[in-house]
Amino acid sequence: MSRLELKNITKKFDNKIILDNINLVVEEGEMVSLLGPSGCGKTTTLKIITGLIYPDNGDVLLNNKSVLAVPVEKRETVIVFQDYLLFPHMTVEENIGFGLKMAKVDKKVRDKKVKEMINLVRLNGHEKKYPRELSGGQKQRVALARAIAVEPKVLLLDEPFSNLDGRLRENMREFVCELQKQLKITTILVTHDREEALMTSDKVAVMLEGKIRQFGSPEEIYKKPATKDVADFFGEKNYIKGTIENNIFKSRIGNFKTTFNKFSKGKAMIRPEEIEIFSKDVDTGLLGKIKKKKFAGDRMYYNILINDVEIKCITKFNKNYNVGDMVSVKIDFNDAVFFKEE
Ligand SMILES: Nc1ncnc2c1ncn2[C@@H]1O[C@H](COP(=O)(O)OP(=O)(O)OP(=O)(O)O)[C@@H](O)[C@H]1O
Repeated sequence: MSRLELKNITKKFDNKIILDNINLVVEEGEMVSLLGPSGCGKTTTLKIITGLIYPDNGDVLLNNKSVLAVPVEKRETVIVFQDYLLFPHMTVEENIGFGLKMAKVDKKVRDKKVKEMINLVRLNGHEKKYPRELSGGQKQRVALARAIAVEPKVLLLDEPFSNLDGRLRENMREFVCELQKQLKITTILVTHDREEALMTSDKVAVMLEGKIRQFGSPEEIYKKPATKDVADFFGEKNYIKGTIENNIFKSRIGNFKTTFNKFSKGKAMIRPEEIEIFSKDVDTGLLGKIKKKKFAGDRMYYNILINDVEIKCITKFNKNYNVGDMVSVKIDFNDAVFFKEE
């Protein structure tokens, strides 16, 4: 177990800044997601942590000590890549024991550890199989077992679920989370999947264009995005233009009370699931007309016009209104995030 810290990490490739002053702390036993779109620098960050790439500036600290001078094989940080990189000519148990063999661990100790790992990742009965005889989920468990077998201080998972589909993806996600909590291993999970980051992690670092734009709990990141970029990255939202004076948000859809009073002009961001709709005889003080509706199984998506302003709203499937219906709308601006006009 270990505390990992990245301090002012900068990296350029071909004179282009890829990582721009990255600061990040992963406390002992924590699971942190590094979340961002393709090409924002996530894998490069992991490679710098393990020593596969050297940063141009900054430092990597393990338990408050710089490890930049420690070579890859001695750094005690391991990456599990998305394509698993198993050795095709080795069996499951040989793959899992590979790191221990390289570290010249005694055969008896090694065999015991491999057995322990096979049990841990539930691969009993598959010990003598070759990677080509395994399913995607099984291959991933071999890769995970191989990484954990060497008892690394830090586990780095690079898009570990991206090659898996649907149910298997969810099962593996849950499995990895439970394993991480059981072993209390300091872990960074790289992903571009927002829901995955929110569901699996103690904290989420949102990375955009080589910078960490926000670092916080999943709830903070989702509900209180620090910048518009972060808010935009997290899917559906409404921006409502307006001004704030004496804790009143004034907009084209009406005036609302808010605890916020820090800007005069800007936009309020409200998530569609935070907007409630009722039949028009319920008095919320705000009426709207259903412009569009989409059925999505367990949810309904509505676009509602309030004084010509289009508002997106997500409700439970049983709130069934028709296009053209007038509905009462409830928006709590105390839940809103306000962004100043740039
Ligand atoms: N060795 C390299 N030489 C030159 N450019 C590189 C090198 N490695 C990465 N890059 C560039 O750095 C940028 C960040 O790459 P990186 O692999 O870290 O992104 P990522 O966020 O992990 O993306 P993805 O989710 O697609 O894997 C990309 O524009 C990539 O082309």
